[in-house]
Amino acid sequence: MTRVALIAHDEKKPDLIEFAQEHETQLREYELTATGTTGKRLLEETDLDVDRKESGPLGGDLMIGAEVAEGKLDGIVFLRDPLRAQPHEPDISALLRICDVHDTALATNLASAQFLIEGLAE
Ligand SMILES: O=C(CO)COP(=O)(O)O
Repeated sequence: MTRVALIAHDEKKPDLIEFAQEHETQLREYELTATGTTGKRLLEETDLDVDRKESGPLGGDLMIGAEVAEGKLDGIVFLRDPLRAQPHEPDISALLRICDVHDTALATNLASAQFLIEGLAE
């Protein structure tokens, strides 16, 4: 089954939730994982089933990166906050890097997230 990770920084969580609600039918076809707080909000605010990792600052990005390294993920939507520094910036960079190492589809804004979700369906 196609596996997708959904992640958003705090300022971008409303965008991700809205995106997930709009694409709920499509996303239900995928096995979903998410960082802790993003996952909690997805469970509360959509009807999607989501496997939750640790919160990003506590290692969640690295847990998702490990799944990329193991070839367990087909795509990642990661809505980063481009206007604020994050305390766990090294973890974020590690996740982006490992996606490039393994050529795993990664969308970091809504426009590309749309392509990713539609592309994985094909
Ligand atoms: O910080 C994050 C990604 O770097 C997201 O973590 P949360 O979903 O736990 O807020």
